[in-house]
Amino acid sequence: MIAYIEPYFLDNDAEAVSSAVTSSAISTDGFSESLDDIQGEILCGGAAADIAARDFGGMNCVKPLAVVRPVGPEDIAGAVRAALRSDRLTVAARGNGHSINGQAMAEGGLVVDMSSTAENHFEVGFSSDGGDAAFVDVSGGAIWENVLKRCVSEYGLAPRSWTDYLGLTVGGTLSNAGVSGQAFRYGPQTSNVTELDVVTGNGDVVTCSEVENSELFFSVLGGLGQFGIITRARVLLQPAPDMVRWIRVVYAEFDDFTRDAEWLVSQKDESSSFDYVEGFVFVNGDDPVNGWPTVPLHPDHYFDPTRLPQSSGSVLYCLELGLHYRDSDSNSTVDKRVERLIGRLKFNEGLRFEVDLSYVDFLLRVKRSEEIAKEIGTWETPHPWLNLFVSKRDIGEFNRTVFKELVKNGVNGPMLVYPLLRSRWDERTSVEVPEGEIFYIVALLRFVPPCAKASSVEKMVAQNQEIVHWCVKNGIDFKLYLPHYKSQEEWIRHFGNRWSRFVDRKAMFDPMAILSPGQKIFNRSP
Ligand SMILES: Cc1cc2nc3c(=O)[nH]c(=O)nc-3n(C[C@H](O)[C@H](O)[C@H](O)COP(=O)(O)OP(=O)(O)OC[C@H]3O[C@@H](n4cnc5c(N)ncnc54)[C@H](O)[C@@H]3O)c2cc1C
Repeated sequence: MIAYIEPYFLDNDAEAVSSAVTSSAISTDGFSESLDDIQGEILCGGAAADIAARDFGGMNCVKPLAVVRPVGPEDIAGAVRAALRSDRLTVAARGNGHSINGQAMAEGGLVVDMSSTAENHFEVGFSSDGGDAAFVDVSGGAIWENVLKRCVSEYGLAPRSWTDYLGLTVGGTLSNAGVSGQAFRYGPQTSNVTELDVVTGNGDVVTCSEVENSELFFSVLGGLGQFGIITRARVLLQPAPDMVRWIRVVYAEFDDFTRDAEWLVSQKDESSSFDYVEGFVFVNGDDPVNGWPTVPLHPDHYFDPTRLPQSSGSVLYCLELGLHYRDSDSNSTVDKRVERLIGRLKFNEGLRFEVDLSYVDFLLRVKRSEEIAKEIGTWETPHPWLNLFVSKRDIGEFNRTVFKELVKNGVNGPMLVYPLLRSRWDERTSVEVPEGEIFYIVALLRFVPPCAKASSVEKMVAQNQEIVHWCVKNGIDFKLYLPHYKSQEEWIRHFGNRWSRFVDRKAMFDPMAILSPGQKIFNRSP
């Protein structure tokens, strides 16, 4: 054990110590003895803050008591049991810290840095029930990019459902949902796992699935880290295609855009649609960050605004599509498949862009944006992002008020909007989505220039709040995705008639409210 808990007491403020551990640390019933069992590293003070005091959102700074870098589930269970023995200590799993609002933080508590376990599992197998469904067992702390690269290069297989950006952890996205342009077909990532190993808030290490400890399995999926820490996930795989034809087409009218997008995601026969369907809103102007230049896929492409109808409004819409194919498919075969599918879409003639790239490069397409953001300094600045699910019933109203008015000048980053199918989401999980079969994900991914004043970030946060308040006031059927609320009333509204199920699950799997305090749903029981 390398548990340097003592230096913490020397170089941290006394207030944090007294609020979190004093009584338990000096008690005889075992806080320090429990930590003695931990095989991995324990970091305190500045070293702990460096790892866990901030997140991608960059708007919160919360100091933990210590960061535990576990060797495996027993260490995580040890940290949870240590917290149970104290009267105030909490435990937060930290995936890659890509939350926006401090969800993976634990003020004065223990943060479990899941990256130390990232390589603990990687095993491909096939279901034993006579089917040939392939799966991979991966660590909760594994980064999706690494899962992709190993699955494809070693087995020619790949998970079916993704996020746009792959620098996220398996446990982190499964605690939310995990959504991208494949979700209309396969559901979110939470619909594509069949078994989990979980350390519960009771300190138990439990294997769960649809048939074994099923209540825990469904609680944890989309459970915002409230019921257990995922240490292993069994993720369904499919044969990886070699290539993707990546296409963007532009619409001046929202109704045309939604009609086509909904038609594509509703096709029952896979060959009647694309393999990837997303969309975004952009500003009708030449602004390089928010406007026409954000649409072309290649430096040789030119966005010709004369192709837009006179009636075009303040914003335009882009449908983004992907078609998988094999190296062995001839160009003409791929072209024919694309033309057959695209032929019925009502986008603006002349505003179509496409490139071919390898499947892995396609899935890693956001990495280039990350590199650029790092070069210009906007990866490190705050990210006051807003993610919502909005019902099909209300998306037209949302477009008129939010896209065409409130954010008509852009958000200095992508504004995603595309449809998903509720029937691909499992109601037994803890994720909340709107009513009705079709709903839209909306993501306002705001970037802040390095020289911006703090007040401009505050304005963006205020605009997010204005949008949420407008939705509530106008009876919009919506749910926050990657939700963030400050009061329990708001959480109760978020969960609606499933709040009591969420509370019951908490009582079962984390009765002392040890886990993921940064979500601010429950208070730690003394
Ligand atoms: C650039 C970027 C792009 C993104 N793109 C998408 C996208 O396309 N689609 C999408 O769905 N989301 C997207 N997200 C959001 C992403 O899903 C969330 O940030 C998510 O929280 C995963 O990040 P993480 O692995 O760093 O988890 P963290 O932020 O570290 O943790 C998130 C929550 O999960 C808990 N947690 C972490 N690990 C575990 C675990 N092993 N077991 C149980 N609980 C755990 C934490 O305590 C916390 O409450 C994006 C985020 C960023 C920053």
